[in-house]
Amino acid sequence: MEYVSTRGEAPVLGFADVLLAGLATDGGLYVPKAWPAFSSEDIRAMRGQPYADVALKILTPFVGSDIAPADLKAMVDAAYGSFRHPAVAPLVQIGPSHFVLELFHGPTLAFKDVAMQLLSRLMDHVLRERGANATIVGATSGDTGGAAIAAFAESERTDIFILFPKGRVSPVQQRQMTTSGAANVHAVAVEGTFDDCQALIKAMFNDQRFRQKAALSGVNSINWARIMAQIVYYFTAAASLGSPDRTISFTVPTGNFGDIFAGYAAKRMGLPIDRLIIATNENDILARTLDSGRYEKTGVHATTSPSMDIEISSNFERLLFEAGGRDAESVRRMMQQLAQSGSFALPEATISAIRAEFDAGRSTRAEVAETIRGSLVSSAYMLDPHTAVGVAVADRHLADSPMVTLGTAHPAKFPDAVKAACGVSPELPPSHADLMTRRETFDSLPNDLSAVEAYIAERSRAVRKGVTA
Ligand SMILES: Cc1ncc(COP(=O)(O)O)c(C=O)c1O
Ligand SMILES: N[C@@H](CCOP(=O)(O)O)C(=O)O
Repeated sequence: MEYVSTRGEAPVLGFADVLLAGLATDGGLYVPKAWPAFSSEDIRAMRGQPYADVALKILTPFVGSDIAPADLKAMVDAAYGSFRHPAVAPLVQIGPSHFVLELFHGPTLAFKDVAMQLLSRLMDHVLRERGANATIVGATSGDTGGAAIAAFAESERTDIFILFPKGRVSPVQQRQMTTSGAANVHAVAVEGTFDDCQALIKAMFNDQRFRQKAALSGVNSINWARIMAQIVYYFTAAASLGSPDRTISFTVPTGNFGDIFAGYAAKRMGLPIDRLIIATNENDILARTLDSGRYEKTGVHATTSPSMDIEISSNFERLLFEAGGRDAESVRRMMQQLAQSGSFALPEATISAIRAEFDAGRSTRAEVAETIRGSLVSSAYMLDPHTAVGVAVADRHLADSPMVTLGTAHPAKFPDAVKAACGVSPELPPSHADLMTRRETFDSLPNDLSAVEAYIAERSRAVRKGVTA
C-alpha cells in the first residue's frame, strides 16, 4: 500500500515509512492512495470472531508487504492480549436501539490504548529491523499522553516526549503521564492549551533540520497508523449488531477528529454505516462548521470533558481532502487561510459531500451532567463526561438504525466531574490502585518552540547517537 499527503507535495511512501514519518514533510497528513474494499461476505464472516483476528484482516492491506504476516499477527495478538476485557471492545446496550462501544479496557482506561498498544509494537519492530532509534513526540489533552507513555515506556529504541497543557488535564490523566518512572519517558507541562501543544509538535515536524537530527516520529492521530488501528472497532461493533444485513449509525465524541475519521474510513472500505454523528462539547467548532460551511476559531473553553477541549481539529484535514475529491491544492489553500486568519470557507461541493455522510451536535456542561445522572438512574450505567457528550447528542439522533455511541474513557479518569454530576465517585480498577500515591516526575516549559527543541535535544538518545530512522 502506498500513501499520499493531503497537501500533495510530500513523497509518496510505503507503510513503514509513513509509520515513522508522523506528519508529511509538506505539513499534510498521509492517507492511503486507495481504500481497501471489504465485501458483505467478508463483513458477515467477522461476526463472533476474536477482536485480534478481525484486526489482522483489516490491517493487512494497509501494511502490505512492509511487515511479514507472522510478525504482524504476533504484534496484533500481543497488543490486544493486554486488554482487561476478552472482547477488547464490548458493546453495552443502554436503550432500545442505543449501545455504548466500550473502548476503555486497555492499560490507561481510554480508547487511545486500542491504537497505541499496536503502534508501539509496530514502531519498535520497524526500528529494530532498520537498526535505528527515534524520538517520539506527542501532544495531549490528557489521554493520548498516558496511553503513549504506557505503550512506549522502557522501549529500547525510542525516547518519548509528551507535551500536556499545564493545569488542564485531570489528576488521574496527569499521574498516568508523570509516574511511569521509565528513563526514556519525558512528560512536559506547557504553559498553554492543547492546541498550543499540538502546534509545537507540528512546528517541530516542519523544522526539517530538527526533524532529521532527532529522527522525529509522532504518536498523535496525525500518524496514519493510529487511524488504521481505530478502524477495526467500527467493523467489530457493526458486525456484531448484524452488519452488513442492516446499517448502523455511530456517534463519536470528537476533538481532533481522528476517531470519527476512522469511522468514515470504515465506510469507504465497505462497512454500511448510515450516519456518522460528530458530538462536541462547548468547543463546538466542528458542529458550527457543518451548520455554516465555515471553519472559524473563537477560542478554547475549559469544560468537564477536557480531552475534547480542542479547536484545531487535525484530522478534519483528511476529511477535507477526501470530501473535496482529493484536491490537494484546495486543502493547502484552506490550511494556509486557517494559519493566517483563523478561519476558512469550505467549497460548496466539499461541505455538501460532508453533510451527506455526517451530522453534528453540541452538548453543554449542564447537559453532560444531566446525561451522567440520568444514565445512572435509568440504566445503572456510569458514563464518563466524554462518552456523555456522545450519548447526549446521539439521543437527539435516534432513528431506525441501531445507534452506537463510542465510549471513549472510563468514568474513573474524571472522578470529580462524575461525582459532581451524579453524587457517586467512580472507582479506579485494581491496576491503578497506587496511582495517586506514586511519585510524580515532570518538567515545565513555556509555549516556545526553541525551548522545547532544546529540552528534547539534550535528552534524546537519537540526537546524542546521531542515528536516524
Ligand atoms: C476521552 C476522549 N474522548 C474523545 C476524544 C476525541 O477523540 P478525537 O480526538 O479522535 O476526535 C478524546 C481525544 O481527543 C478523548 O481523549
Ligand atoms: N484527546 C486527545 C488529543 C490528542 O488527540 P490524538 O488522537 O490526535 O492523539 C488526548 O487525549 O490527548
